[in-house]
Amino acid sequence: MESFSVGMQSFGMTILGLLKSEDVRHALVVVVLAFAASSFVTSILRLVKLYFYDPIRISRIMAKQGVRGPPFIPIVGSAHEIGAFEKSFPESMPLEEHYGLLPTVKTQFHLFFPRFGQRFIYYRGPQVKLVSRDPQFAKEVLSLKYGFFERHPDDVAMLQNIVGLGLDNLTGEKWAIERRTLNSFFYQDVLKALVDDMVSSCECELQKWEEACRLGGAVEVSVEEDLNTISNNIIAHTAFSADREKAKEIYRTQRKYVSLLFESLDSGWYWIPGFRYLPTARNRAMTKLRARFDGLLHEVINDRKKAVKKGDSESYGTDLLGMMLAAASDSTDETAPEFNLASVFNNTKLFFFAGQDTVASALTFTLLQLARYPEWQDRARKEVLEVTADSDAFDSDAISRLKVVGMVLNETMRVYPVISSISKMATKDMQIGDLFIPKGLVMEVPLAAFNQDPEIWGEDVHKFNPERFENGVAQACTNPQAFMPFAIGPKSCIGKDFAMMEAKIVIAMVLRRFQLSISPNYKHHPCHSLLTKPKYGLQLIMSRRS
Ligand code: HEM
Repeated sequence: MESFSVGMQSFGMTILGLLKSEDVRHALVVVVLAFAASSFVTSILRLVKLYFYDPIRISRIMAKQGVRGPPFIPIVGSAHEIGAFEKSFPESMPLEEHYGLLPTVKTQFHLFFPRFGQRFIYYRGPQVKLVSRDPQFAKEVLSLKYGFFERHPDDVAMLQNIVGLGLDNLTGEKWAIERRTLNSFFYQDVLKALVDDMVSSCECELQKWEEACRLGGAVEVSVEEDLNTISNNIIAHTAFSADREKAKEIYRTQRKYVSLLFESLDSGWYWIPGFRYLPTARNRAMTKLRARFDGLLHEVINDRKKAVKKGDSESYGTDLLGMMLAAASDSTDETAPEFNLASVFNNTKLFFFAGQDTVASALTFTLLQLARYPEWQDRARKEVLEVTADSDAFDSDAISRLKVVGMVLNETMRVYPVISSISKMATKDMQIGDLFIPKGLVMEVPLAAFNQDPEIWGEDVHKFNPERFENGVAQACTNPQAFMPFAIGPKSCIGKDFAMMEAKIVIAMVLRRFQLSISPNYKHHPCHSLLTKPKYGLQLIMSRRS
């Protein structure tokens, strides 16, 4: 042992001696410079491959199979043409053209289907995207029969700051473990127990509207903001038992982040390699917002853990957060396969977004349609009054009997799908139907385009007609699988029943109390901001029902 340490000492002395020699120092500088140069060259080659070689290679493979698209413009892709077209739209579009959702929400479908036929490719940054009008093709992709699809790394990076690396961004074994763990919160008997909490979480905002009506008769209300607050209250309360003010701040911070992200995407700068890491004013603001957002979520989780540690609480509780903490191991390793504390954080982040903005979007457009079509407003209200007798004391049985409300919701999600497309990247070469799909090609499933297809919905496709859902989705169209507001397949929405229950409760509570019509100040301009949103909010005239 002694001889070993003497040996090590003499080795150290030799190295020190060498470092003092001028020649060796020069040699070291040369090695470091060579290493830096080779890393630089490797990075450049990687960028060239990502932004030039791969898109050109993939588009050639698709062109050989007769699938064409707009010209390839490196880095910005098709953003310029799409952006220019979007900007040509007036602030306020005619309401009669409610079916004209595609031009502003999915401009690429509106522009390229007529130009290139039933399927086309276009470019988004380094991604080559294939859009096919064939619902069977969509089914193959979403059913993940081949297990060969996942989100493009760029999309994961973009969404990670908003929804974390939770269920939505996972695949494979880790996804399966997390999905199994989270599923238990969405069992029917658990959901049934949430009805009262959903009602009380909605009550507060509706009282605000009632107060305004009491003072002013018929009043204008900016409904979108308040619906966001309602769904924020509901997810924060039912899933996290979170403090209302904290939940509001989480929502505000997240929303501001999304709006800056979309500014960056729309400007085209986002796609310039490395740009998102530069300390520009916008990037710094986004980093700050993300840190605040993450900090607030950690507070929600830590408060619960502390309460149990201090003995204030015997268990973590029965809400979603409680269930997750009870199931989690202590590890914080995001890459570990098991459900752990990193999974708790990531899924808390995911559910605050997925459980809130989605339902708020569906509710906003449903109230728009009810205000626009008084006959459906009356019919839905009549049903609500029959089913709920004369109080807001709903139970899950009453909610399941709200058939007309369900039809109106479905038809609204057809016309204004909350999620207008779903993108999945092929991780291997494969064959789907007659098409060879090269690794790296991104399939964009055009939900919004399916919903506007006369071959699927018939000649009245552009009419708002909830009647078509009278006998369920199967009878509403020629290909029921083409209607997938919550997606299909293993990665379809885990919160579908939660969302439908919440939406029905809120609509029933609104219809019981208020008469709705559209304000002359409303500017109709549906847009895409991760989800489908009214660009300038939704202003309705509300009056208290006598
Ligand atoms: C009207 C409301 C909603 C709509 C239209 C909707 C739609 C969707 C769609 C289309 C997907 C698939 C996305 C993709 O594959 O890229 C999805 C996934 C998901 N949704 Fe929803 N959603 C809604 C409400 C909710 C609610 C209320 C929750 C939670 C409380 C929720 C949680 C999730 C989660 C966790 C996933 C990822 C599932 C997985 O990857 O296994 N969603 N949703």
